[in-house]
Amino acid sequence: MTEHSARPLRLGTRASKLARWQAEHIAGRLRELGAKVEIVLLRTQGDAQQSGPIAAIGAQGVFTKELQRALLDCQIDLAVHSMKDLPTEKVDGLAVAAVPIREDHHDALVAPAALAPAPTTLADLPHGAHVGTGSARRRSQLLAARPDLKVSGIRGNVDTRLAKLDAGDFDAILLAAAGLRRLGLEDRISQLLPIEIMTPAPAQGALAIECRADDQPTLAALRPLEDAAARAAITAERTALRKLEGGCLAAMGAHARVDGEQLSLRAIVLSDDGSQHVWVEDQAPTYAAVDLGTAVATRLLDQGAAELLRPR
Ligand SMILES: NCc1[nH]cc(CCC(=O)O)c1CC(=O)O
Repeated sequence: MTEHSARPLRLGTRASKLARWQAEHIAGRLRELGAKVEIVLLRTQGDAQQSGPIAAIGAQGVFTKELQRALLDCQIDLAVHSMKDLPTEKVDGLAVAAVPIREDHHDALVAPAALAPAPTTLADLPHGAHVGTGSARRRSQLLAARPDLKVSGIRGNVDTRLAKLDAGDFDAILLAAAGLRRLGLEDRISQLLPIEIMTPAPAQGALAIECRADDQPTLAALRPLEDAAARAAITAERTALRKLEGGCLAAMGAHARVDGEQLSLRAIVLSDDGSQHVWVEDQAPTYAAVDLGTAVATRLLDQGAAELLRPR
């Protein structure tokens, strides 16, 4: 671990608070292992364009593309992504060198601060309550559980969304528990939604540490951060996503639970309004994560998932 003493590893990150927390977290772990790390702030298209629904920006990978370009241009040596924002399409010349231990995978129901500390659950929300989320996956599953709810879009980083909630724009919003925990905002979680009601996005709560595929010193420095269980789970989830070709904007959820050497994958695809859905759950050994993801996606397609995925 001392080969890097001459030159620090340049770790690229977006400027959002969550991205910077994630970058500092990984930099800290690498420094504990003896590496020198320098943080490089980069601006991405997803950050620059904070108004309008994210679907309107169009392309996948709005949060990750610029960091990948900086890697390929050798401006930085590694990038830390929220893996759920990383398109499943492989990028030539780059590798996900490490998948660290995963944070909480749940989606969280968040109520306005004025209502704290009384915890609000999905079942507690009054008839016709107004819930904010920009995600088709969250919207469809919310409506499947509570067709009476009024669901509308919300954008911006975690702080911006919480401010809109607290200003009275919504009765509740949904956020990834992982982001709230990382930002020290876990006291804002009113309810962790069970995965049977709200199956998370593929790889939610997981980080991807990416570097150039031929950069041996950086690959070696990142190796100790790898968590085999997290890698197996996200591999199964992302294989299913890729096979469904739903992309990050589809009403699709997937979650793999790791139990020793055993992997259990649950995946769901819903219609836009939540009135129709198909779901599948299956098991396999952790070494067969790719096969499990493929098998689950195939069964979803056999049950009509393709007709539910919105063409884009
Ligand atoms: N696309 C936004 C995004 N990307 C990653 C996270 C949270 C952290 C994670 O899921 O790993 C969030 C915010 C959210 O969904 O609430």
